[in-house]
Amino acid sequence: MTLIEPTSPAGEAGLSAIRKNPARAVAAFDFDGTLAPIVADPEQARAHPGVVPALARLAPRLAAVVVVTGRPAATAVEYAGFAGAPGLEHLTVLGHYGLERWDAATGELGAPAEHPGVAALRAELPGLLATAPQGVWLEDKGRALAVHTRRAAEPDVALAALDAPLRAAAARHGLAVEPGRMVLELRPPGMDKGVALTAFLRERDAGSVLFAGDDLGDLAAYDAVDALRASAGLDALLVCSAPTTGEPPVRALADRADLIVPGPEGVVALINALADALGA
Ligand SMILES: O=P(O)(O)OC[C@H]1O[C@H](O[C@H]2O[C@H](CO)[C@@H](O)[C@H](O)[C@H]2O)[C@H](O)[C@@H](O)[C@@H]1O
Repeated sequence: MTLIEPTSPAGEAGLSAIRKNPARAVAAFDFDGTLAPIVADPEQARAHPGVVPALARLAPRLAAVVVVTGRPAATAVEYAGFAGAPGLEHLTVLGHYGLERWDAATGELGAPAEHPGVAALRAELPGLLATAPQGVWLEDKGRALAVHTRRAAEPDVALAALDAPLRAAAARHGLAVEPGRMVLELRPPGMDKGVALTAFLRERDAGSVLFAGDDLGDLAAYDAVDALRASAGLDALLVCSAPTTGEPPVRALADRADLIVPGPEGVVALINALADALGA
């Protein structure tokens, strides 16, 4: 059996609260890099095969399980195989950093109207990327546009070169820039994983939370959890899913985590260990 061993007193308190009162605990997970291994082509990303069975064991023991992702909610649902999965009848997926919401209980997808800046930028981007290095790829996510450099010969160099022009273009159209692993995403402002997770925890009257993430976009959720620890006495276990691609972990996340696990495989082991501890 895998042991769960937080490296901080706050993390130990978080784990203890989840174990003592699972009916008031929420488990929240990022998708790419946390539930799904990082791959070169975002369209080929799929959840680790152990994710659905592990979450199906854990979910019935907790107040809620939620996936908080930069992906469109429907994409995360499809790539994870969540729809209709036994045991996950009450799963929620908050997509586009919380702009979208999918509930397994109803199968419905809720989302606001598209930000007009996205359509304007969509028209402009091909020109802007015409001189970008080979391998730079535009992911059209509908409500947001993500420029990926992972498949360029020098991904970091390409990302650095694109940073200023993409930030200027985003500003022209009232969009925010979300940096991530070899990606710069241009998306509507005003929502992030911290805002989304805080609202969800309030909705479920959570007494404790486990949040697992791997990338810069997850820092907002870390910030929100830390703020709730300080202001509302929320007990929490912050987990960092460390990359298994050879890339360094996001230091700002790893330095603040109560527990670091080796990628999606480690996250699956953690979920199963928690399920074991809760008698699932
Ligand atoms: O919030 P997340 O669930 O972590 O989504 C963030 C972004 O993830 C995806 O990009 C990342 O994963 C790709 C597939 O493994 C990888 O090729 C890329 O380098 C990573 O940045 C996704 O494509 C983006 O739309 C998400 O915003």
